[in-house]
Amino acid sequence: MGQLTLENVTKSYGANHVLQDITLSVEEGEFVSIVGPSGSGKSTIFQLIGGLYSPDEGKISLDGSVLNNSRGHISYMPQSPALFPWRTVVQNVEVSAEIAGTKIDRTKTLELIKNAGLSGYEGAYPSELSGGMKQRVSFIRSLNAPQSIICLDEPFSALDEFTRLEMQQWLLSIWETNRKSILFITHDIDEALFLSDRILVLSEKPAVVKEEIIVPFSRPRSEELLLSDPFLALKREIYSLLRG
Ligand SMILES: Nc1ncnc2c1ncn2[C@@H]1O[C@H](COP(=O)(O)OP(=O)(O)OP(=O)(O)O)[C@@H](O)[C@H]1O
Repeated sequence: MGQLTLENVTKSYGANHVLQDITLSVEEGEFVSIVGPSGSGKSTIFQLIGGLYSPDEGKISLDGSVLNNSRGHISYMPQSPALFPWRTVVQNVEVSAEIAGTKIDRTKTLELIKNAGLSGYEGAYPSELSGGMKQRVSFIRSLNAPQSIICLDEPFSALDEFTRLEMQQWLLSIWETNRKSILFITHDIDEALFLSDRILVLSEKPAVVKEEIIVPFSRPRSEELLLSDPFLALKREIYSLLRG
């Protein structure tokens, strides 16, 4: 479960033509990133997948069922961690199951918290956590949600460079043991290349999928990859696609 497809999706806000004929897919357990110029409509794609708006044309499906304009089918992790300040770490991680009315599995919650390196913080409140720790809680909340696909909208952009790299490595290690499908938005080409199986490069608005890049690097991936020649060659290719 967790196969998402967009077929010929077009969207305008009034006269503002944002997306033109977007066709993409995320296969079960796959990690796909979207990169594109600022304002090209990346977040709009998430808003359509999340059912906040309806596409003007085209079809969005999850596991074969059409999603157009229907909510609650995806797990969404925003740029800021958006934790409930009055709830503890355990209570924040369990909130998505509570909202969906599915059974809460405390053993699984505690296991996720432990694997996230947050043992000892189960009863802590968000105000007692660092920025990186809050993002970990936010991500394991998404992993703990009953939905089979997670959409992440630039989740690490507010973190400093060192914490960001640490979080990317952490995200990969935890995702490799909990392989949910992921659709990830980022401005950062290094981040997209380091994390993804495939990268979709969007054009300027009205956005089309300009290129699909299959990322050939084997997993698990380590920091050294970031300075390797094949990595830098692909980075140059994506950079020139975005520039041109
Ligand atoms: N709810 C909305 N109502 C009207 N216009 C919107 C709405 N959301 C986005 N837009 C417009 O759609 C266009 C694309 O915005 P969107 O936020 O999807 O782009 P983006 O690629 O995510 O941008 P960025 O990289 O800067 O975050 C912009 O022109 C924006 O003003």
